[in-house]
Amino acid sequence: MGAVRLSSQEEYAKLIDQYDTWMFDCDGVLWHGDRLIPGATEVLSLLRDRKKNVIFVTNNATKSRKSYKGKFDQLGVEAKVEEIYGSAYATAVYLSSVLQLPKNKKVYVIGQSGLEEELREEGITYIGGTDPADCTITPFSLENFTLDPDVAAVVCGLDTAINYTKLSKAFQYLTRNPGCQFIVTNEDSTYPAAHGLLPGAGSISAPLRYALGKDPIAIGKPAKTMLDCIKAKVHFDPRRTIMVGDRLNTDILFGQAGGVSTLLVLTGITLESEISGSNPSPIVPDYITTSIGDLAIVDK
Ligand SMILES: O=C(O)[C@H](O)[C@H](O)COP(=O)(O)O
Ligand SMILES: [Mg+2]
Repeated sequence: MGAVRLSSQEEYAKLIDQYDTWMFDCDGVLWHGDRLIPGATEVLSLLRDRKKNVIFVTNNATKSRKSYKGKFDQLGVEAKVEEIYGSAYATAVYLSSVLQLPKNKKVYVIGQSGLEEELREEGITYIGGTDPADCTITPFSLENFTLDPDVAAVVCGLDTAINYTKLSKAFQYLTRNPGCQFIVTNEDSTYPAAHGLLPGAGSISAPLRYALGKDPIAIGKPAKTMLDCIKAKVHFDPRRTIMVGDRLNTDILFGQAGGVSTLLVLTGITLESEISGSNPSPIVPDYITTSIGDLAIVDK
C-alpha cells in the first residue's frame, strides 16, 4: 500500500490520537540550522498537552545531548536531556558497551566538540577532534608523524573543520594499528542547513572509505544501534509509536526497522519527486505531509 498523503484536520487529529510516542528527527524536521520550522513549537506543545511521549532522534553528531538541550532552550522548545538521542551519544555508548573498548585504549576522532563531550561522558579516551594540532591546513608530514599504538578505533562524524591532516592520521591508524575499528556516527550524504544544503557526515568519511576500500560500522539512523540506545532508556509500544523524519534512507528506514509507523515531511532532504515522480524511491513511508507545522491545525 502506498503512503497516505495527509491534508485534513480530521486526518491530523486521528494521527495524533493513534500514537502515544512521537520520535522526531531534528535537522529538516524541527529546524534548519538555528531556524525553527514554522509550527514545530506549537505541534510539540500540543503533543505534550495530550500527554504524548516525545523523543528527539538526530544523526547530527556535532552536539552532545546536553548541548542539544541548550539549543532547544535557546529556540524556546521544551525538551529534557533524557528525551534527546544523538548519534554522538549513541556512538559513545557503542564504544563503551558494545565494543567494550579497553580502558587503556583510545579513539582517534574526526568530529566536533559534541562528539568529544559524549566520549568523555562515557569515559572514552580520545585524540584528534578539536585538537589545534589536528585543525590545521599545513601540509601533513608523515615523516614527522608518530603513530599512537593505543588507538584502537577511528570515529568519524560531521566535521566542518575537516582537513588533510585529520584524514591522513585516521588513515594511518586504520591501516597500521592492528584491528583498529572504523566507525562513523552516521552516513547522511547532505545536511539541510539554515541557508541550504551542505555536505553531511557521510561526505566527511567518504574519502576514508575510498582510500581504505572498506565500509565503516555506522551507528546513526537507520542502524539498529541507535534504536537499541533508545530502547535501553525509553519504554514504548512500537504499535503506538511514530517516527517523523525528512530523509527516506535514514529516518524512514530507521522507523521501519524498529517496527514503528513513519511520517515523512518535505521540509528537509526528500523531494516530492522522490515519492511521486516517474522513478519513486522503494522506501515508502506510512504517511506524508508537507511540514510538521501541518499538525498545528488540530485544536489544542
Ligand atoms: O551528519 C549530517 O549530515 C547531519 O548531522 C544530519 O543530516 C542531520 O541529522 P538529522 O537531525 O536530520 O538526523
Ligand atoms: Mg533530518
